[in-house]
Amino acid sequence: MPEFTHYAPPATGEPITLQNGKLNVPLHPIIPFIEGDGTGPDIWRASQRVFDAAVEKAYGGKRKIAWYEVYAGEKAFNKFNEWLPEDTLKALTEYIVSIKGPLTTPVGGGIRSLNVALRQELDLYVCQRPVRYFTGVPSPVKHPEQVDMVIFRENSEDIYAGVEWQEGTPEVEKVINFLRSEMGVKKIRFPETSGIGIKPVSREGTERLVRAAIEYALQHGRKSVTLVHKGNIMKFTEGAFKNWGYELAEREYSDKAFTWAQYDRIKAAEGQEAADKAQSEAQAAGKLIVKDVIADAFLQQILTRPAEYDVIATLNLNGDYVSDALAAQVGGIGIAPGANINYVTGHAVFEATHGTAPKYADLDKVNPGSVILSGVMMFEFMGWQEAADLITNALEKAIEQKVVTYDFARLMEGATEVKTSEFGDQIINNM
Ligand SMILES: NC(=O)C1=CN([C@@H]2O[C@H](COP(=O)(O)OP(=O)(O)OC[C@H]3O[C@@H](n4cnc5c(N)ncnc54)[C@H](OP(=O)(O)O)[C@@H]3O)[C@@H](O)[C@H]2O)C=CC1
Ligand SMILES: O=C(O)CCC(=O)C(=O)O
Ligand SMILES: [Mg+2]
Repeated sequence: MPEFTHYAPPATGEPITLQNGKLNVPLHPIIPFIEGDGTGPDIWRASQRVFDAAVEKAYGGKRKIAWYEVYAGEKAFNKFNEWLPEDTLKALTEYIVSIKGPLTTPVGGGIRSLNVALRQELDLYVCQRPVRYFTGVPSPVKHPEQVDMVIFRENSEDIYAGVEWQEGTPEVEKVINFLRSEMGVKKIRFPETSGIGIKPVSREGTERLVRAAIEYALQHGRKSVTLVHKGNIMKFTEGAFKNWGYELAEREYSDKAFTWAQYDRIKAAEGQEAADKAQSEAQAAGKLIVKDVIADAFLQQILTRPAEYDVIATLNLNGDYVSDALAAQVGGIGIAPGANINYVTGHAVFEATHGTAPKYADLDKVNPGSVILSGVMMFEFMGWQEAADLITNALEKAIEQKVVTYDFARLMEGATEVKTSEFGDQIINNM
């Protein structure tokens, strides 16, 4: 076990371990949590009570989580003068499965995202965000029930990785000079006053993300995986993502998947009828369809034809935008869960899609649903399905009862608006 400097794990409880690629979850697993900034503390308090109640109800005391508070963000800075203490990284590494509230990232300067740093440090290369409709949730679209997608967002590269230089610095001047004098770049419109960002996208990074999406789709009987990219414009990054994704699907899943790249090749060689026939036969044989769409068209099609999309594999920044857009269709980011996962090492940090919503901090007001449903994903990941189901059903029932937080109440007729903590109580009472 690593040495911890500021905060040690609880004395009771055992670590989750990984054996032959499978998680070994003890009866009393130590699970580190980060409360989060802004609305994080309110949300975490309600969520933790819901998790403990579900585990108690499901297993009658046989199983129990040994929670281990670890620090990041403002709480860490105030206590230890560090934004992301080494103890936290050690704990998340050692105990494999953890959960966190949102952490603030300042805009245009200041510290870089701690959320991104955690994903990079633990190499959590998949950001997995399921988006489904809960009956009764107010939605801005006519058929929210048609939205049932799982986003696999690449989580370690892209413009999101934070490789950039600020306008006016000697560093940016050096980069711009290099690009212009050694690389023949003529397209920087205002070279004297530009900041520069770099967009690394690799074959390996793409393959591991697309593999995770395909594996998930096959295991869960999903119909398609769609590669979402802007490869017409960013040819060697987003375009390569599409090509590498198709190549991987054809190389590793030739007996289980049929790709639109195959379709296009058959069409070019034998005509459209033959290509349509090949795709129909693949579908009839239960094969997964791997297709692609350009990101801007995708954003309009998820509104007009959501039923055509199922599992989504996309790059980091697209995935960030798509996550919030899809969440809005099924009632907003108050109930949008997620997980950052390395499917090879088993490490997973569960977290909501939303941020710290600072204007609501400490008002006991916002919806804790996203962190609660992230906990459901965590229990499923641990194999504690009974606890997961208890929470999902109880949350569905609270919505049915129209006992909801402000975000739903303002759009629902006849709703009773409750506080964050009271919504947690309602879920517990419904178990
Ligand atoms: N993984 C993470 O930790 C993330 C961190 N962030 C960080 O959070 C900070 C704030 O970001 P911001 O862009 O304002 O985005 P937020 O997601 O924090 O908030 C945007 C809006 O979403 C709604 N919202 C957010 N959380 C909830 C909730 N729990 N229940 C109901 N509604 C909710 C509110 O809408 P309304 O105003 O309509 O009520 C809110 O004003 C930034 O520093 C950002 O970097 C952002 C995303 C993820
Ligand atoms: O790290 C942040 O502050 C924002 C991250 C974010 O928006 C996301 O992961 O969806
Ligand atoms: Mg986001």
